[in-house]
Amino acid sequence: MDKKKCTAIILAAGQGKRMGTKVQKQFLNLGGKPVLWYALYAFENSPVINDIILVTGADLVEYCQSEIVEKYGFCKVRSVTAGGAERYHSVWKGLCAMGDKENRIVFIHDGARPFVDEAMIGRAYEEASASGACVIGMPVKDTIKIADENGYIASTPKRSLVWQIQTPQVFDAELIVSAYREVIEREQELLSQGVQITDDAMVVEYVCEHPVKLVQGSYENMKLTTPDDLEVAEAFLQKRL
Ligand SMILES: Nc1ccn([C@@H]2O[C@H](COP(=O)(O)OP(=O)(O)OP(=O)(O)O)[C@@H](O)[C@H]2O)c(=O)n1
Ligand SMILES: C[C@](O)(CO)[C@H](O)COP(=O)(O)O
Repeated sequence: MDKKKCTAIILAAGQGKRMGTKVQKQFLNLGGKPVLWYALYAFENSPVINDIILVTGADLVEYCQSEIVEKYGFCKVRSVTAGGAERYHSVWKGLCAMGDKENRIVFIHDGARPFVDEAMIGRAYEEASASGACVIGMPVKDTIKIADENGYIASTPKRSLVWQIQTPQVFDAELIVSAYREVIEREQELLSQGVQITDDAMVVEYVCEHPVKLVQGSYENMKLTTPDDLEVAEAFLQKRL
């Protein structure tokens, strides 16, 4: 069977409120390059990826075009697009910028997750080509408790079945566009039910029965979220050099 075309949507439109820095975390310096550079580099150099859509803040589109895409020569970036208020709005903007969905696979990846690598991208491609939907993640190492509303333990899930979820999250393009379209149309109803949409697999889980396979990532495939993550990322980077 012919290889499907692969588009990577790299998300860099967040405000980084939990990081609390003046410069958004995806543009902070990590080993002499912006954090965002690392994810772009991995997808640019992956043989399975055909093109990249970079989603950033409306006021940062020109900056990203000149200071990231052109400066570092990321030739696969075909569009720098303005994102939205929440992560899922930014994903939707990226999907709308993608165009032709037929025979295509979409990789959705956090620009604040620098240590994605070629092997991971390859594993996700194989799985998404076969089954249409997968997310990268790792089995948890700690015991996990589900709390009740009052802060007491309500239950303890079987640890071997609990995974921490990372990105990329990878889907057949027609499947993810139609799932996102429905969620965006039903947004007010979902919000009024208290639903928080924090990843892409959830969007598929909400609107259709399509199974989403878990594919092994790595414990180093961390997202920069709070200030202490910067030190951890520096340490991981040193290991790679
Ligand atoms: N409206 C948004 C929100 C998030 N993201 C991106 O989605 C990824 C994961 O989101 P998260 O860690 O939550 O980033 P922020 O929203 O920036 O962080 P915070 O919630 O602390 O403000 C990041 O690469 C971020 O830039 C985005 O493109 N658009
Ligand atoms: C998509 C994600 O990176 C998977 O771990 C994560 O859910 C992003 O959500 P956050 O709540 O904004 O950190």
